Amino acid sequence: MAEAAREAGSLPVANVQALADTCNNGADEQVPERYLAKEPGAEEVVAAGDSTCAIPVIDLDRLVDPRSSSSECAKLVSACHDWGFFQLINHGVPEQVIGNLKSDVIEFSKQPLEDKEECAQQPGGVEGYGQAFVVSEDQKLDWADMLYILVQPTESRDLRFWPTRPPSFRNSVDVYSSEAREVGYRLLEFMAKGVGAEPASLRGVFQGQALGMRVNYYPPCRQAADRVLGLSPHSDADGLTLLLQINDNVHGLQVKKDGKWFAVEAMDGAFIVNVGDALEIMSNGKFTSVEHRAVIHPTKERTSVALFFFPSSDMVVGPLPEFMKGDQVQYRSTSFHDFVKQYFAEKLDGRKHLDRLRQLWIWSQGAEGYQ
Ligand SMILES: O=C(O)CCC(=O)C(=O)O
Ligand SMILES: [Fe+2]
Repeated sequence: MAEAAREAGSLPVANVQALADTCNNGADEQVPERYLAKEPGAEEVVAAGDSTCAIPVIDLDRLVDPRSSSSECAKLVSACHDWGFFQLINHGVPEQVIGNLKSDVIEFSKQPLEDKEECAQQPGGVEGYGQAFVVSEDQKLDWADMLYILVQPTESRDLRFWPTRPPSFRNSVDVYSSEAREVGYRLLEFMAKGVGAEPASLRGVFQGQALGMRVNYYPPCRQAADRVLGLSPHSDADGLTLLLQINDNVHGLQVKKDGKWFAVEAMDGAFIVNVGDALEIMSNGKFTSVEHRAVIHPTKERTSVALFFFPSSDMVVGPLPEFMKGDQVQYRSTSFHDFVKQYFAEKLDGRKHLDRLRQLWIWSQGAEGYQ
């Protein structure tokens, strides 16, 4: 992934935090048209709080405990299939490790723009501070700034893009990413086990591969919170994503299910975990990569930290034999490098790309006389 991600540069656009300061404080400042991406009320949103509509909660302690493991594994598998999302509690990453990351990330965003720009993205690259995935001049823009860095393994790090202020930032990210990586690996084992596959089959695909971290900073938008989007609808291209919401009680993530957006109320201290495109393919559709987006609060800022687990960029991503066990293949295999290129070309519409891979598989079978 490292190379593919590094090739997919983003066009430079204004810093949103600075723009938001102007728009939120100046009575006459209008939010530029390019950020008005959403028709209020055009799509149904199911509010958080109704527990029947909430994404499932999975307990890592229960996955590990032999007395509850199989029932929790079954719950995990249905969460990954039906929602593609769940919240993970009792994940074992020490509170202090999370607390240090949170305070350093908040400190970073409070610095003057010139200081943050010391880690600015370079033309043609995606790592660093800026905006991700701006691929055309007429594309609607997200109401967010991002800092994207490769965090694991240590050799993948490009320290030019790692903040030096606050001084503890680098250490906090180092410790957090190695702890959270272990949680991701364990989940991959239980996901495999839950569908009757060898636990190591999935872990082995991701172990030692690149882990990317993105800090998403969403400033408030007083004038047009219902018309801007913090992060446009997308699916994640990776295998698994572990998301940490930094501000308690400022929610913004919405997940698509049955044509509706479900607002997610992040539980304190929990990870929000989702299946990415590569894992949907590897699992032959047993797990689903689901569209999601982030909305904006009128008066409160919000920050989230996403950790992306990538397979090797030269891996040919296709349904894993361990996940097939007599099923029909559902997706055409593709190198992960090509997959990511296509993902950027589709402006992150991973679902479109996944559906095409399914279609390509069906056509290729048809050409060989398969019905
Ligand atoms: O901020 C959020 O809640 C969503 C972030 C996200 O989807 C991403 O970084 O890919
Ligand atoms: Fe995402």
